[in-house]
Amino acid sequence: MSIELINISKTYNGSDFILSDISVKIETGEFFAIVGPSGCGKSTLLRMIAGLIPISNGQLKIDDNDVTNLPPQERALTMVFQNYALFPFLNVKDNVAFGLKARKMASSEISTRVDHALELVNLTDFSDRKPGELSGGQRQRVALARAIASDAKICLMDEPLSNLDAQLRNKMRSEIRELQQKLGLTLIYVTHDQIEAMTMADRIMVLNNAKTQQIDSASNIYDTPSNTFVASFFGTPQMNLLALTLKGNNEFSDVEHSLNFSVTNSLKAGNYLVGVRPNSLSIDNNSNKTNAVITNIEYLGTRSIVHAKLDNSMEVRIETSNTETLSVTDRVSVRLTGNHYIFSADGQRLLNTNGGYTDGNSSKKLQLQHSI
Ligand SMILES: Nc1ncnc2c1ncn2[C@@H]1O[C@H](COP(=O)(O)OP(=O)(O)OP(=O)(O)O)[C@@H](O)[C@H]1O
Repeated sequence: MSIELINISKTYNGSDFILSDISVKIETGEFFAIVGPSGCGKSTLLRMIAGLIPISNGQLKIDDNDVTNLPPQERALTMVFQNYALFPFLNVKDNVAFGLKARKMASSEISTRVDHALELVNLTDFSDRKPGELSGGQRQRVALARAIASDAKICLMDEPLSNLDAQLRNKMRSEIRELQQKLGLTLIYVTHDQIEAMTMADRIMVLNNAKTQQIDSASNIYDTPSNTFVASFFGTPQMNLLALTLKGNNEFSDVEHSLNFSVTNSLKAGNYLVGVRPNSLSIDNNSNKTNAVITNIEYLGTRSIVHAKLDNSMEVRIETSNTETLSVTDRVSVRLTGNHYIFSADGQRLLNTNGGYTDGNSSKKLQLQHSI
């Protein structure tokens, strides 16, 4: 079943919009993640889709039918909450059966569905236990089993893994993804964790400041972020954003002590933000043309994140597999070796390049000077 959000907004007092003009069509069988920082309105959006809170403006369609004003039970969807919402006094089996009993389903049908759902999440042997006798991951699976037993084709999940430790979260990520594919569910998954969204979802909606920032696949969001918010939110370690002033008539050249930037299109003189991912920079402590000093090294086993201060005072993070020969206070040469992105001063992406500037006729150079 598909879900379509058409210009949906939410306000609690009629003026301050918590969400503004959100539109997207989520296709049947799609795993769709909603991502953004705390308080950006992810849960509010999910709850409006579920019918738990009213939509202030706009329209919601499920399979092309307008459900904007329908109560939750008439929307043919199920929801898994962050706290699992299990009844502590009911055993696993009865927790899973609860919603089905409320729907006055025949007991033989309930039994078949509950057994099937518990089998799918590997909890058959735990069906007589109470939630208090289960681990966090097992409780999470009970909540999943309840969603599966309902047989709804749409499942909404609100940060379902945030109470689990890192290892279990990893495991549950792939279990949820497998189940979603096996059952052909249309799944909307709210998380503030960019890695969770990137590893699980077919498409991701990035929310910030009440607005959609980008809707795209994980790889497009990473490779072509629409603005500096998306660029900084996705990718670990974070993208370096350098405030630069472009001067001259399409002149582009190295500025002494800076990185070597080049662009493929001409840009007007003015202020820009240049984005460089830490793995697009190289670091060398054997060069006699140094331009930076190492201020900190985060050792991560097979790689290190090196923090360096360029001679123009800008600070950059560099990802390197050189984990042995570098030390804090070393003078080094930092060079651009991969893609970079050019954003307007207000953060919208203008260009991303892999080097080689041309203005169409010649290989004139653009002069970049640092604004700070
Ligand atoms: N009943 C309400 N009245 C007024 N404001 C509300 C109400 N409920 C939520 N808000 C506000 O709406 C905004 C969005 O809240 P929401 O819970 O959707 O954010 P979120 O992105 O899910 O955050 P988190 O990741 O922290 O759970 C917040 O600023 C919150 O304070």
